[in-house]
Amino acid sequence: MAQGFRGSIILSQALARALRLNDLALKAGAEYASRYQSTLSSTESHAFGDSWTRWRTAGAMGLAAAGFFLGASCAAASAAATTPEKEESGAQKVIHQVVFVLGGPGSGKGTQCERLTSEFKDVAHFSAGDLLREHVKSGTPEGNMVADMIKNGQIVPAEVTVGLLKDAMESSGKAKVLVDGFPRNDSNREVFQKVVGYDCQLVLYFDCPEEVLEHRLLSRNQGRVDDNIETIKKRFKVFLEQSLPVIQHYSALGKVRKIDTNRPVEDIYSEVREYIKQLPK
Ligand SMILES: Nc1ncnc2c1ncn2[C@@H]1O[C@H](COP(=O)(O)OP(=O)(O)O)[C@@H](O)[C@H]1O
Ligand SMILES: O=c1ccn([C@@H]2O[C@H](COP(=O)(O)OP(=O)(O)O)[C@@H](O)[C@H]2O)c(=O)[nH]1
Repeated sequence: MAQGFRGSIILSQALARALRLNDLALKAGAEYASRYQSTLSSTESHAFGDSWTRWRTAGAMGLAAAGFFLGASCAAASAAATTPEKEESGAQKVIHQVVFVLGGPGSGKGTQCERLTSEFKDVAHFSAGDLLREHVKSGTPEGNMVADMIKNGQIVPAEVTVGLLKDAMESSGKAKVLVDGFPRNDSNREVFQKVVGYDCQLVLYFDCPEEVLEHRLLSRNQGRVDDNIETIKKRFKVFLEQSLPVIQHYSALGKVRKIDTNRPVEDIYSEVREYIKQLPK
């Protein structure tokens, strides 16, 4: 279903391009015919006899030219379905296949994404949380605001996170991108779509009971300022109130694959990798 949706976007883009180019091709053909006709009229065209013959010949030449341009435009359109597009500004606009990896804190998003990137070389992994923690190191007022929000388990304004994700995706050089821990609310989702210009292809939803998550977070041992019981409770609340609606939104679009992550890492991975394998090449 998700593939069908993305496939239809790519096809419609290719079709639009083909129609634009076909229009050009037909115009080129007509122009060629008219030019050929005037050339024939303006020279002594003994070889072509009367004006009807001239028009027929010019028409045939015009059709041949249109056919040539049409063929070229179809080839260009099919290439457009698989290669980056040039933006009006001349910059390359690369359309990634984006997979949002969502689930409660500690559900195993980072663990599974790391495994995926070591197996699939055309897949990049960006953790929104990691990008934000890196941003904190900038020491800027915005970085300090992000630090406070993470400490309190709050969701950072979408514009900040989307800016970081967009830069990371554009410099990744990979066709497929796992976006881990984002979008966390409806605003995140809407701003991503607006700024990046397209939506995700698929959502992997890692489902795990709260008591299991709590235990994992308290023994994560990565020195994170938010892995303490007080902030963990706030993060659970934010997840239920703000992040679950995002999953419901994509579920209604048929894009969600729900995975039970209260299992050994290997068992989860064997399921998760199948979804990534199924993404179009
Ligand atoms: N299936 C699993 N079973 C037990 N522990 C796990 C499992 N997956 C991840 N963990 C551990 O739980 C903690 C949280 O996992 P992590 O991948 O960081 O979650 P998230 O990125 O969703 O917050 C880590 O210490 C990780 O090693
Ligand atoms: O898109 C995002 C991702 C993360 N965060 C913040 O970063 C924290 C840690 O998120 P991460 O995904 O790293 O960890 P998780 O909560 O899944 O363990 C969150 O509680 C938020 O405060 C955010 O605001 N927006």
